[in-house]
Amino acid sequence: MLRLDAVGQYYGDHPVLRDLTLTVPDGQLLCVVGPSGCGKSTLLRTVAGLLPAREGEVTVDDTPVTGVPDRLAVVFQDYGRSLYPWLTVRDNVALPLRRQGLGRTGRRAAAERILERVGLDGTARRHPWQLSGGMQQRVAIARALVCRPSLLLMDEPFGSLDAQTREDLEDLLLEVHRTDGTTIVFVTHDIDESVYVGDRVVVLSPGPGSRVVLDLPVELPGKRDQIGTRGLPEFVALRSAVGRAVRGG
Ligand SMILES: Nc1ncnc2c1ncn2[C@@H]1O[C@H](COP(=O)(O)OP(=O)(O)OP(=O)(O)O)[C@@H](O)[C@H]1O
Repeated sequence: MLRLDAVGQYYGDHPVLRDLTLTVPDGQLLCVVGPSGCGKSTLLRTVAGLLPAREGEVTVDDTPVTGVPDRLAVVFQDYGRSLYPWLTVRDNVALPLRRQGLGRTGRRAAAERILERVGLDGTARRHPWQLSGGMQQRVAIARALVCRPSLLLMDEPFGSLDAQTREDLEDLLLEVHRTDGTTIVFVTHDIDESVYVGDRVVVLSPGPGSRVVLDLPVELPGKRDQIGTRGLPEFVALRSAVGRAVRGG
């Protein structure tokens, strides 16, 4: 379980997050939305242990976060910069396994299995720059999943992709979440996306000193699909509630 208890975060004297308390149960896919600059990325950096909480405490499974937690993976928007261009796709994906002491053959086999899972079989020997943006982001997702993280942080991961690719990757994320039960904190600007992928949506207020202004469970009937789910009256009502909260209504 991830817990933020009265977390305050600053850059110098500039307050970004104030008194932020949030509990994310195991296996939940939590979406965080809010106006630009309100501190969503700062929140993720704090959870990732990259930025120590100035006030309050962050814990993962009751252990205070004082550095990067074990079994944590992060996917950023900027896939172009997160992959190593001189490594093959397979070696990019296998990289985190080095720390686990797995031999080269084992690492490559694990990378190929996960590449197949994200729909990238046949690309193992290519280099990231030989792939489309959507495929590169799939590589970044594969690399995040290869160590079977218990906590996955995603910062606007589909923000720079075209609409069709974005929908495909949203569905891939839902499939991974359903199968692995990974706890996911997913930051997005896109209100529709937050309701489509989330089990729960949290809206942050505009800064400085953002706090949670809406905490909404997403209860939608049936298995989600891009056309049917987005047309449901329940979906439209949730989207309106999140939209109003983001706009301060
Ligand atoms: N390294 C930094 N040093 C100083 N100020 C920063 C730094 N990173 C972010 N900020 C400021 O902190 C505030 C929150 O930034 P953050 O990137 O967390 O917001 P965000 O909600 O993720 O924004 P966006 O939605 O535009 O990506 C902003 O005012 C930003 O200018």
